[in-house]
Amino acid sequence: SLSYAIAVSDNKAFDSFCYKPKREQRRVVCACMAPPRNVESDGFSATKFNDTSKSENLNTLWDPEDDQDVLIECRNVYKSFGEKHILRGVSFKIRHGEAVGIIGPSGTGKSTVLKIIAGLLAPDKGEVYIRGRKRAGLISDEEMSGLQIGLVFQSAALFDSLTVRENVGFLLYENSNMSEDKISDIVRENLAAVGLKGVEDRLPSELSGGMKKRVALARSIIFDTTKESIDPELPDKQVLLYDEPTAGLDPIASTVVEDLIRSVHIKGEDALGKPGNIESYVVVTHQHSTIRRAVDRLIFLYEGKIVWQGMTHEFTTSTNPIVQQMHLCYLAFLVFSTMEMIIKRGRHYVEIKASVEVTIWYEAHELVG
Ligand SMILES: Nc1ncnc2c1ncn2[C@@H]1O[C@H](COP(=O)(O)OP(=O)(O)OP(=O)(O)O)[C@@H](O)[C@H]1O
Repeated sequence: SLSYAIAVSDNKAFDSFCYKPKREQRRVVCACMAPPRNVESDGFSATKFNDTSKSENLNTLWDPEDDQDVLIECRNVYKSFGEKHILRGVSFKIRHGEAVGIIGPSGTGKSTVLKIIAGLLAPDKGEVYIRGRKRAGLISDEEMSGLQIGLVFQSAALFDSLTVRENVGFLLYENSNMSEDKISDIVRENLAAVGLKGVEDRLPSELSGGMKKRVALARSIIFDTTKESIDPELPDKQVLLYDEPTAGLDPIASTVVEDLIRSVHIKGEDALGKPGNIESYVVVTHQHSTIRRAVDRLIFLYEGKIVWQGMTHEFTTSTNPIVQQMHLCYLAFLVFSTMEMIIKRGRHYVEIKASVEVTIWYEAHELVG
């Protein structure tokens, strides 16, 4: 059987996924076979920026022999666009249950990594393994099962002419044999899971920016329960990739989305109190709050290479100069955006943000001495 995942695209790539009637449309499929049990591994080969990053290399954090729980692996991936060499040997693994952030300066290839993982772009060199099986070509070339990969891009990328119900249930309306009533029920449940009620008949233009992001999230966690896994012992798993999910939101709306990302994870609990279905997720972000709230482990991309990776709390204490610089930038950005909000919203906002700011200033002080 097949597993399908809608890759919800950003505006740049949106045209290629424009809604077309069923059958005419090119299906975006993420489908991967259950893996062989004994996947060969070369361990975690993070590119070291300099000697100081050695102690922070994840080689020390887990046993490279134990790869049973690896869902996605990029091995020595290269990608260029014309003369621009964007990714230059990127290797990492995403394991069962992980919440991983990819950070780094603009244009360093973070979104490109997500698109390669999702199978929307093929690497020029290097391999992508999905549950231990090497992916050949793009997502739509494969007809296998095992992992649903959903992609939630920066803009919510909802279909403007479709209602919230049609947007959220899109995958099921197009690809499943479920009745309309059943799909409606699932849509209502998924919207409730992200804290939205009674918006099914609205058009995207009738929603706020934060609500649109929630609808996009509800769409990405929809699951076709009528499809069976090829291997009952290895049931299909869901991984979500978020590209800047909090971009454009104010700090409070960002917090809501960050908590939702956590809540649909298997370690979380959704708005209905049920554990989420998302096995692991990867978040590309520029926002410090998203790093702090929604991510456990960080991968730092710089000039097309991984220069540092470690647990989120280690980010603040890293001795790697590039990481320190980046950390300071995040803090400065946060302080300025907070000041901007204070000016816009007045004293009430100051009270809400006071404790957050104290932490920021404390961290900045620690960092620069
Ligand atoms: N399809 C494409 N064709 C040509 N160039 C591309 C394409 N996709 C990305 N690029 C270029 O590759 C570089 C990396 O893009 P990418 O979006 O991956 O960076 P990023 O790290 O996510 O940046 P940001 O943080 O600003 O979103 C950019 O210079 C971008 O212009």
